[in-house]
Amino acid sequence: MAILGAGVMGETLLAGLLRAGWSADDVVVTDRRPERCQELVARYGVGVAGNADAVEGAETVVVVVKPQDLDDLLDEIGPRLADGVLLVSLCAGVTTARIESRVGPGVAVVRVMPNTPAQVSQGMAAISAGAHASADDLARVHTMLAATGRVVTVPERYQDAVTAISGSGPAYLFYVVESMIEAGVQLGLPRDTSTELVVQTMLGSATLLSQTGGHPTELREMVTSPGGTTAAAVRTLEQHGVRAAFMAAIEAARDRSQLLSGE
Ligand SMILES: NC(=O)C1=CN([C@@H]2O[C@H](COP(=O)(O)OP(=O)(O)OC[C@H]3O[C@@H](n4cnc5c(N)ncnc54)[C@H](OP(=O)(O)O)[C@@H]3O)[C@@H](O)[C@H]2O)C=CC1
Ligand SMILES: O=C(O)[C@@H]1CCC=N1
Repeated sequence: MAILGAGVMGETLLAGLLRAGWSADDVVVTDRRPERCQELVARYGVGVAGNADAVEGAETVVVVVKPQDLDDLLDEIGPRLADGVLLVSLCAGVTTARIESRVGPGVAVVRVMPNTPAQVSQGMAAISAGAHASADDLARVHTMLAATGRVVTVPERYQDAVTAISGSGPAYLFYVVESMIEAGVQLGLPRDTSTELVVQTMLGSATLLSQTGGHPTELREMVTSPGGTTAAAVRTLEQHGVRAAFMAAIEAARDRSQLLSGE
């Protein structure tokens, strides 16, 4: 496997594969900065190469560069991709059709939207097959991403919405965490105490949701005593339009993903 672009998400995928038992000998990574490549050699013992050499003989090529850098990369590697190669794109917004237009018809393309909790094997990835990808190709990508967390297969038309929800989603939750920590400090709590309270509350709430399968409204109602503190807080959130702000923010992310497709 060749992983082209070893930034945040490229390294996340690499580390997940190695944790899942892939051999470092079976993976080669590339990056624009040689010092970044050396960092990954030291950390994981993988091979590094230039893009052209890395795709030579690779069965699976994973592109993990910024969407704006993808066209240049495909121009470089496109002519070198042999028929039968599986090309996996983790790039937000970029459609399989756009990628297919830059590589040969014998190259199968699968689009993936991962997220950063993959760093702790708690990722959420959605995968979609391009025009020439078979069920077997999709299954290979499913297995690959399962090394980093959960995987769902979705029709490609959902990918912009997926990007806005689970791709960018960790950032919204960290934003909530930051806001709550600051509020705790504002109320006079020491910063480390506020941080511990908020992080464990986030983790506990996520675990409760996941383990009980309870509806979030029901779980929120369990916390909300009539005339109590939670009701006062939730009313204030509604008055400040927080629910509407989430809706608008997620629509903005979806729109941005559509724009990044460059089509
Ligand atoms: N971060 C996230 O949470 C998520 C990211 N993604 C997607 O993953 C992709 C990568 O994102 P992320 O890892 O955050 O970005 P990074 O900028 O951290 O990583 C991209 C890396 O690719 C390198 N690069 C750029 N062009 C080339 C090239 N031609 N050949 C080799 N390496 C190259 C960059 O080098 P340089 O630093 O010099 O630019 C950089 O190190 C994006 O398309 C993004 O949409 C998807 C889901 C979640
Ligand atoms: O912000 C971005 O564009 C990327 C895609 C999803 C998460 N990070």
